[in-house]
Amino acid sequence: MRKIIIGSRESKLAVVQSEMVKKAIEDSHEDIEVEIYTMKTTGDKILDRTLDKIGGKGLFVKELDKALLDRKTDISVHSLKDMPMEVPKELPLLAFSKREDPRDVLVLPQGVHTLDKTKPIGCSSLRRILQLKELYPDMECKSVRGNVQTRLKKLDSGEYSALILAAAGLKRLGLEARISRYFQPEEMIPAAGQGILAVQGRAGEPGDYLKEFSDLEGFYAAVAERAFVRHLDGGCSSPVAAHAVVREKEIVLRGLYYDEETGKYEKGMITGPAEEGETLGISLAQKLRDTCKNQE
Ligand SMILES: NCc1[nH]cc(CCC(=O)O)c1CC(=O)O
Repeated sequence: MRKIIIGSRESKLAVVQSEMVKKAIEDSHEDIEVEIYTMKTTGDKILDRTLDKIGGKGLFVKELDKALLDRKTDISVHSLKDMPMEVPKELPLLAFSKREDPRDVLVLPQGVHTLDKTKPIGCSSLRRILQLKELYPDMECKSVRGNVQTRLKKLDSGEYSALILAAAGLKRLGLEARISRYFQPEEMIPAAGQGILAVQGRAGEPGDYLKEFSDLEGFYAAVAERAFVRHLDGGCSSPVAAHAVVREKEIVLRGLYYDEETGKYEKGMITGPAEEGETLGISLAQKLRDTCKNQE
């Protein structure tokens, strides 16, 4: 029996996602046994500050990267949207999943059916805050950190009027019933990679056992969305958004670019062959940046 060890964050969502990968591998390979090894990351430990103040996405992957390098694990399973745009070349992304629902959603406190305008909406990412202002111009936003369960607890205790979360996480946790409004990707462009799982491994170990898990459309979308964000250097704190839809051999990529100097932002769209996601992502990034700069 060959054994593969998956490194995972220890939140319930992370474990559920790792179990999905474990199942896909074991269902397609009778001779492989998969074990999940969980750990707390710095991003999970520091909950009193917003992510952009403490160093961004990297904080969720550092400990998992170290376990891979130390050979304590063979692969790491991540939500692609939590992955930095540049991954170390010794630890490449080996596979991308089929995409779960990519939309952001509104969640109300348990038993509540209307939005209480006297309380803020819980939402920490600048990407969501910026786009929410258009949808609910008279609502305040207030930061909320912690894993999905922690955030829902804070919501239900009455601190917030609502939360904005990713549909994907709620659905994977069996909490779909808590969703009260879906935002279409055009009205709230999701984060690059939202809804896609990424499997990271060690260079030189191709992970042939991930073939059945891998999804080509997920891969095309990931490449285009991440090229857009990378080109804008949308590190962790800038509210860039990117969402690609792949149909047949075509890709439709939407993006949002925010200019930190002027506070202006621009949304746009580009279409082209699915294999050219990298080039399309870069073209859209350049176009939106030029439009923003030319308005000055
Ligand atoms: N930022 C945390 C995070 N990372 C991935 C997901 C959801 C699952 C996904 O996008 O695949 C979430 C929760 C959320 O934003 O609501």
